[in-house]
Amino acid sequence: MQNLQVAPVSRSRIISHMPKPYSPESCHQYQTQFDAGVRASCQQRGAGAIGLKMSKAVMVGDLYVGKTSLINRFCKNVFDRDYKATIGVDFEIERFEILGIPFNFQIWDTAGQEKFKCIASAYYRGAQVIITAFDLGDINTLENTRRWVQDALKENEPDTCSIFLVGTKKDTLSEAELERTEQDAIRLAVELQAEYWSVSAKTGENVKDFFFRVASLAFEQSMKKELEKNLGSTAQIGAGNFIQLDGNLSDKKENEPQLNMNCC
Ligand SMILES: Nc1nc2c(ncn2[C@@H]2O[C@H](COP(=O)(O)OP(=O)(O)OP(=O)(O)O)[C@@H](O)[C@H]2O)c(=O)[nH]1
Ligand SMILES: [Mg+2]
Repeated sequence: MQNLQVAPVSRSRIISHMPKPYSPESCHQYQTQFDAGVRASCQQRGAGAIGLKMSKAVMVGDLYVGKTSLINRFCKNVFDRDYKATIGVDFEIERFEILGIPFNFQIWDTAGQEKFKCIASAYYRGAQVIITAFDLGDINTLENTRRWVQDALKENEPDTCSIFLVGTKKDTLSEAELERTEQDAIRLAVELQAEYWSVSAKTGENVKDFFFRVASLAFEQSMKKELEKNLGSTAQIGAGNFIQLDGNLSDKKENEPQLNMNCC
């Protein structure tokens, strides 16, 4: 019988402490530690866990704001100056180990162009995280994040999604410009109950910190849900949104809706 082995998680994707938010004012819930119940549950399971958890994030926002560039900087450590519009959707899976538990984080990249919206919106469903991006140098794109968030929320059950508002292309602004825009962005983040970050895919500034924070909060959220389900006892390995380790990652699109290029 074939013995399928899963490669260990890269050392650069191991998280043992809750990453800090961008700033205390910029986050919906200020927390600098993992929930005590979650920590205890992870410790009990230890390295002998036979399953791994996963969560889904969708990245939305106007065309050209830099969604794909941000994902590519984090997942592949590359930056492309040339614009190649995303057609419909694309996605990456990042493998983390958080508090000793394997965690697969799906990051779905969607097209900002209006003509692809109906393709992309089919993939909003089942997201635990909505990341809405805007260009720090283009205030209209900040205004539009409201609508992007509403559209993504519509496809999900109430109170099941964490929201992140991320300003991109930080390298293109002076300190003074950044400060002005961030005041508006933080105001909107409070309104949307979102956590705010500003990043640069070009220089890489804050990119890793941002995704580590997003993945950690998503992991914590899904562990808490699991614990609530199993009230009074520890979370059950193999239940809920765990997936089996012997699955093949190349089958990753199997359960997602298929692209329909004729729908627009
Ligand atoms: N200076 C600078 N340029 C950036 C940055 N991020 C993205 N860009 C540029 O902005 C343009 C658009 O980036 P994309 O990542 O393709 O934008 P997108 O939001 O994915 O666009 P759609 O797929 O059409 O929705 C590209 O030319 C990038 O090189 C950044 O941090 N700094
Ligand atoms: Mg794109």
